[in-house]
Amino acid sequence: MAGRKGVIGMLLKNVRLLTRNGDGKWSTATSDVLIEGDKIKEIGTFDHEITGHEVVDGKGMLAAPGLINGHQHTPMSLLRCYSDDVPLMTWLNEKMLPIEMKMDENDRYIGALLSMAEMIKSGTTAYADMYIGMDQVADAVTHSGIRASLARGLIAMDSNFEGRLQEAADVVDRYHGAADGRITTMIAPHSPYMCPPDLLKGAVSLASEKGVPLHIHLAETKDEERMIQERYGMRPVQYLQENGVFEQPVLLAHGVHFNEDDFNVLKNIKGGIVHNPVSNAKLGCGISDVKKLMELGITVGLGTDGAGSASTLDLFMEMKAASWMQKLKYEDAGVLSAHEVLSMATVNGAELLGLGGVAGELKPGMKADLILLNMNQLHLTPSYEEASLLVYAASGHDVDTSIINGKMVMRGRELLTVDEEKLKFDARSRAEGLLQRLS
Ligand SMILES: CSC[C@H]1O[C@@H](n2cnc3c(O)ncnc32)[C@H](O)[C@@H]1O
Ligand SMILES: [Zn+2]
Repeated sequence: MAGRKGVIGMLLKNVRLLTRNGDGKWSTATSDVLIEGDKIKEIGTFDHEITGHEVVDGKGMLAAPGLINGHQHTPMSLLRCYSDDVPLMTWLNEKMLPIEMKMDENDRYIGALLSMAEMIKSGTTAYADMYIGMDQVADAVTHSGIRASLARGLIAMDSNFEGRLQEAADVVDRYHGAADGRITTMIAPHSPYMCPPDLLKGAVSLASEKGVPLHIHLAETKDEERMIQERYGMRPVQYLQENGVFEQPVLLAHGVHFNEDDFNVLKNIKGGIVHNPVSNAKLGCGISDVKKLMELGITVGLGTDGAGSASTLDLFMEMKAASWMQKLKYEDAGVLSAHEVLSMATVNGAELLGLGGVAGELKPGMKADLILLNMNQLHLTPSYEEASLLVYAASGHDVDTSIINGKMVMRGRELLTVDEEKLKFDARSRAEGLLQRLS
């Protein structure tokens, strides 16, 4: 990833550049892109000689904004396909939490790096994380070159959570702005059912004190609805509202089970929802009403959730699932178009990660976070509408090159920051050790 001596930037020549128009639709035109430092300096056609830049031949390549994964638990790659085909509460309480108690720092680092390598290889350039052990996750972010918003996940069913809030505050103090500004932070109470009122209130005042957003699971299952009703006599949305969560900007993961009262609250929040269709489908949670959320003007981004539930971290898969599931829900092919889904995975995700106007689109002055897709392939031929090809026909395997913060992190599908063979070896041996410790 280190810059070559005398090279001050990069010049991408003759790419098909994917840009978002004023009407929210995406279109393409052939162009050159000049990158200097961590930013896009200029976009246009440069006939004059530009010296001091590494020239990248973009012929046959589509340059798109890097995709943004709005909800992740990166160390959970180590738990990919460890438990499937069971409902969420069984999966979480009987399978994930017990094995997570056995994970050590090295497991978390390798799991996080594995997730980041997979995300970069499939076109993700920024993501939001909620987990324990953010020191190891931050190390993996620094190493891999990805952009991230990190938060210590907070779980407590008793009043013994002061130490955890302190850890969450430490993550903000230690890492906000770290890794050349690639890391930002949030405060992450896990969910209504894992957080008693005092923990939620503590998280809200910490987020307000530090000036960072909240990140929380919400309305993922009917079980959650029932539990919050039994414990507090209200719905999950009302429970968060009563404890001040919507006073802060908030990233709400899932948002599957809402009624009209919930929608009326949500349309006024700062922040929005991250839709995780593959995880929701695999865990049998239900289908979020993305169409309605968007009609209400709520920002909806896209996420994978951890590999422990979704099994794959490819946002191209999520884009397909999001669009297909809404079309099926409404029995209407016109719902959630390719253009809208692309916006969810880019500009909307950027807004929810606090990167609005900074990433998620390719414009001069914005961060140079972009991907080049090899469009010269059978399954991407012919080309009437490139936005449709990206959403309905392409996969993460079509991403050839990834540039994050102005640095090349993948070229010709080879990761430049991570030794893939060593990482696979390390991940397999960590998983074996973890299983041994569990038995
Ligand atoms: C306290 S760290 C995060 C915690 O969240 C668990 N988790 C991962 N995915 C989900 C999900 O979809 N719903 C609820 N909880 C989830 C993970 O296993 C960690 O324990
Ligand atoms: Zn999650």
